[in-house]
Amino acid sequence: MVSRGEIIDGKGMAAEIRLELKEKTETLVQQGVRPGLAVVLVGEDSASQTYVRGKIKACNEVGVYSELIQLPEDTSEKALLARIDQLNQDQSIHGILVQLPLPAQISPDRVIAAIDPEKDVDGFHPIQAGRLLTGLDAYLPCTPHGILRMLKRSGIALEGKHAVVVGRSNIVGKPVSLLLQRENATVTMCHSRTRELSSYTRQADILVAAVGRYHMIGAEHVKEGAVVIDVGMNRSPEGKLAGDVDFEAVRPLVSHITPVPGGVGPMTIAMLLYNTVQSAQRVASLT
Ligand SMILES: Nc1nc(=O)c2c([nH]1)NC[C@@H]1CN(c3ccc(C(=O)N[C@@H](CCC(=O)O)C(=O)O)cc3)C=[N+]21
Repeated sequence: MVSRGEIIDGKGMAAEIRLELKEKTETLVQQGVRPGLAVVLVGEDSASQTYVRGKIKACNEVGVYSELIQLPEDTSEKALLARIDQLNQDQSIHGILVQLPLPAQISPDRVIAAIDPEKDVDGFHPIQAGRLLTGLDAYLPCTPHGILRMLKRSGIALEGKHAVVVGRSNIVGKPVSLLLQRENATVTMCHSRTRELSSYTRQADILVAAVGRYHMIGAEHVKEGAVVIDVGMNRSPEGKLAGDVDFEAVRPLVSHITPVPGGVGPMTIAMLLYNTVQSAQRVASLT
């Protein structure tokens, strides 16, 4: 394979997907169902506020109804669970997203479990995670789903390839490894306690970095001609948004690489809308 450092344009692909979803949404509206997403934000975290704004903006663009529910930092778990129950009952809402992380007095596990699994457009509920694990139809977690879409749209074949995933979170590492296996890749999982990390990552045809540490992956971690997917959302010492991969050092060695910003992030939001439209489609087909 020729190494050419091609940048995978997540931002552009996400815009294309939003256009497709806009058409689907218009059809659903004609059938009497406007897809609706509730985004719940507890507290004042400034990064969370930025991400949530991006989600609402994308809803507006696609024609999806959105409701932003902002609750104070000192909201009790009980109050949040009661609000989720209202949203579970609300016919105008097809997707519920509770922005993570939550303040310390609230258990994210209990909150996720309280969301109606049919409205869990994040794909975080144990029912959805179990469906994915066992190969049933499920809402796919947005970041892993976005990664698979980017690989497909870039024409990257996965069958028989060695994919190495660095990071084992429920949100990214674990589900992306399942999706890659489903596409017949051979998957190796690495994490913070892995010894000799580069001895694994250097074997990767597809390297997924989902650690959350600035410049964790450098030139010494990649094989020539590899495909590198950067899931990191960190701040550089200069305060700029940056991934887990040292982009400038790695790009010349690899065949494809995703940038931060403009890579995985916009695709995550596009897949959130995709799941919300799917949820509305399910409701429309029942009526
Ligand atoms: N329940 C829940 N679901 C989530 O999906 C979820 C969450 N909680 N908590 C936080 C993380 C983070 N996340 C991002 C999504 C898009 C961008 C994104 O679009 N980033 C732009 C840049 C945005 C900027 O300029 O700051 C980019 O990469 O180009 C970033 C981060 C979703 N998350």
